[in-house]
Amino acid sequence: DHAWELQDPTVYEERHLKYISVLGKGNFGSVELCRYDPLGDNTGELVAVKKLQHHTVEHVRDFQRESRILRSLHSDFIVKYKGICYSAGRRSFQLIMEYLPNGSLREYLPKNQNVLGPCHLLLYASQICKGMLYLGSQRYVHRDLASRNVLVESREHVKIGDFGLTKILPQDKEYYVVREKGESPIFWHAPESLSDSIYSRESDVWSFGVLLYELFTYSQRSCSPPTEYLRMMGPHNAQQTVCSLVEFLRAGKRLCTPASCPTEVYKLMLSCWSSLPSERPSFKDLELQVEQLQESLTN
Ligand SMILES: COc1ccc(-c2cccc3nc(Nc4ccc(N5CCN(C)CC5)cc4)nn23)cc1
Repeated sequence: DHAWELQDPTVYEERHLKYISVLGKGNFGSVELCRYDPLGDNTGELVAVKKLQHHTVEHVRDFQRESRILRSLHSDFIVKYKGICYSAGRRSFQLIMEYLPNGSLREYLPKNQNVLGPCHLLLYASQICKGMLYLGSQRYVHRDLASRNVLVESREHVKIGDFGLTKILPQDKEYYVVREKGESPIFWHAPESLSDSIYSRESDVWSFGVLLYELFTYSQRSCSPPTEYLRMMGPHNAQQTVCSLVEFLRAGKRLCTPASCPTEVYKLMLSCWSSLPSERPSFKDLELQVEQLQESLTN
């Protein structure tokens, strides 16, 4: 079967995978830039390689699930799966993906603030909606939608780029209750996720609202969601941040509108932050409303 595997273009050989640099560190793994160079003449293609760091049995199982999910996704707005590389002898493997040279939206926005107007920001919002609409149609809940997990193909094209926390909805339920909390990014989470660990396509919509906020603040650290929430919540016991945040949200308080953000866009964010999941727009609604805003801003 070794010969068969060598014919399979989705099986990469570790000996041809040349390490270049670290692209980022995720929840339990890291993503590296490598060149897959079987000819050994540096003409091979650049790839993004996700690997587990200190892998426990659970982490390997979660990583296998993540790889299976990514392999099953086919959308222009989701990073492309290329294959896997079995590490020689070791229990784990590496996930090979297409490499997007412009990095994450979180780094790209502040660096390109002066050349990105509202029409570009709404184009990114529209593309993320399309990716999330597709993801939801496959019964996946992302659980970690944020500008750090959106990758930039070009100034006109972004893709959802990390599925480390993605879960598959069970057949009989439209929501998922997670047991392990992990270091979840609480300032992107919906109230029901914070208080009851309930995740759904509606909680992904809440996170999309926070991502809209990140887009229109150009992901500047000075007014990032964590910075702003902590400023508005005021001094509190560090162990009680989640409770203080739930209290803050339950009182109907929300992130303020970003500077020079169109009123219509802030209204869209607020609709994503409805307390009741059922009152939040769907990604289909959002795709249509973002496209209407794009037209109104260009005409
Ligand atoms: C959580 O961290 C990551 C890091 C990379 C990826 C990933 C997955 C699948 C494809 C892919 N392409 C790129 N490109 C990329 C390019 C540049 C950078 N730099 C990060 C460090 N900066 C100082 C320079 C740009 C990061 C990622 N990253 N990337 C996903 C999550």
